[in-house]
Amino acid sequence: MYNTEMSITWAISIGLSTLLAYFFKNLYRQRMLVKTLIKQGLPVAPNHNFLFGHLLYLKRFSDAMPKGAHFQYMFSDIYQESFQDGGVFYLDMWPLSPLFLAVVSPTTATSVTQTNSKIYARKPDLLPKLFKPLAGGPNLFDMPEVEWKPWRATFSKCFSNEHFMYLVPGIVEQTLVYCETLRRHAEMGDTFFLDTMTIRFTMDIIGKTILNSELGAQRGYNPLADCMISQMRWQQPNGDINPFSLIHLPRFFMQWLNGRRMDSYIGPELDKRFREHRASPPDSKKNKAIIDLLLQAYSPNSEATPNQEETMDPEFRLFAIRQIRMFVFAGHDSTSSAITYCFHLLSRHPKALQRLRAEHDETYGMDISSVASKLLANPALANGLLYTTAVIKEALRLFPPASSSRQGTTGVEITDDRGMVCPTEGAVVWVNHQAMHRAPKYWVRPDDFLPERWLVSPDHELYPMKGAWRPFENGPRNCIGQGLVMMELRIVLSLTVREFLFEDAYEEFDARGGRKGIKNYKGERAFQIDEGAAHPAEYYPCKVKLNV
Ligand code: HEM
Repeated sequence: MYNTEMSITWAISIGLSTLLAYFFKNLYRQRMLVKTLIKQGLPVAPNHNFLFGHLLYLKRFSDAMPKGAHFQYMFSDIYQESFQDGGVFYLDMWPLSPLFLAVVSPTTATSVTQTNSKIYARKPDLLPKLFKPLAGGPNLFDMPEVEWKPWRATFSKCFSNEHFMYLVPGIVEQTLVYCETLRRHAEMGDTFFLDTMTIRFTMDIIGKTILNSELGAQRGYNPLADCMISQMRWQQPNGDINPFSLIHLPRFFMQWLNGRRMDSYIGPELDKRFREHRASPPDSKKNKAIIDLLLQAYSPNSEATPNQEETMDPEFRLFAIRQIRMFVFAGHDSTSSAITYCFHLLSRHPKALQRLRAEHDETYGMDISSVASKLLANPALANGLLYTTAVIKEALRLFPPASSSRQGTTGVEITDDRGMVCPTEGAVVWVNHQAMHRAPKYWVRPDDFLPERWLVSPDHELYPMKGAWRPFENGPRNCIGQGLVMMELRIVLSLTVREFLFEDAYEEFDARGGRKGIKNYKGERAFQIDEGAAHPAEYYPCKVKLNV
């Protein structure tokens, strides 16, 4: 008995010592790497500490921010405080995350995502872990370059301008449901969470685009929509810089359960469509929903006769489910945030709202109830809305819902605005859209909402600098859905801004015990939080009135 206890104690001691030795070896290696970068005079964030890296330094920034604010703001503040000249800097948060190499300079960002072929398609090694709960496994967003390329080409067919015209009726139909709900809120005069409501709306739109089916998320429960929404709520906020998300049992369980439920929804839908495709191949011109493209790619030259029983290869079936889950996530999440911020900014800028409405009066006529039928008759009508497009671009500049990152590697170096050459090996190279879009070095009046900057001629001081606006990122791995987003937003604004007036209800929310402590980031109460995409804090409590 005594001997057994001794053996267990020894085994635990040896195990712990090995773990500690492993930890300290990696700590030493990581910190020495950063020390070398400092010695070479490279742009490393100040106050680096051998034990804590930059974690103590970061605390100063995070303490000055509202709880839960998106971690991109910390990087933005560090940039503003110390790195405006070069626009690139290293930050060491090990063991919370790998070394970060933050890029704020548009010129450097262009080299990372557009011109350097050794890195432009190389997603970070940590990305699959972050995406696993959402997609269930490897997907277009996080795939290595070789597998990604042919699939990108396949899925691009869903995102051609020609195909968008087939999507317009579905978008209009769902926007009318969204308007009905807004009207009900206007009648009741209640406070509701606009972002939460908008998430269900964009979920319905993406259901059409991806599955070519009605999810009905705006009207009630849908297993796919609700499990995906729950999955995002269960995501560890700021997970990119926090590995402890894995050590949270309820989260682990809920994400596993949601994943199973989503798979159980998509799987049978896929099987049904597969049988339909086998029985009579659909018109490939019109049927370009992601699910159809997957099935067309699966057996384009199959010799099976139409009525022959055939089942899908289980491996391909799983692959297809993962792609669909990823598209459902990527296709609704950022878009809902963009819509909410458009309404937020317009509520704060009555002159811009007035000009927007005037453009819609001119394009659609004064009868607002006829907009839907006009769009259905001529789906391209919204494309001519120049000021509307400028409003959307400006909202995406001020509140970019996403950002972009690549895996640094041996032999790949990037150059900052001062000409400093920075090695990327072992680092996550992170193009921080939020910091770039608000940088005084690249934008005139960066914090002001000025849609007109998108309409002025190149000699005007407001004319945007080339490459400094990248909410969808640029380069071969840019956002595949950006054309759809712009069209969706133009249609949504066309059907709403002349009928409704939004007003945020943060004051009421806070008075009822909502948020304690620091409430604003740089004076903005609707600051961004990390929840999948960057969403407005507390999901934007607001009231809506009819514009009578
Ligand atoms: C306002 C809305 C949106 C924003 C701001 C946004 C932004 C982004 C960004 C920044 C990336 C990363 C690009 C890179 O790393 O180079 C991305 C990738 C991606 N987005 Fe979007 N996105 C939006 C909406 C959509 C929609 C509606 C869809 C699909 C229907 C979509 C599908 C994707 C996919 C599949 C990728 C990965 C592309 C690849 O690696 O080839 N996104 N998006």
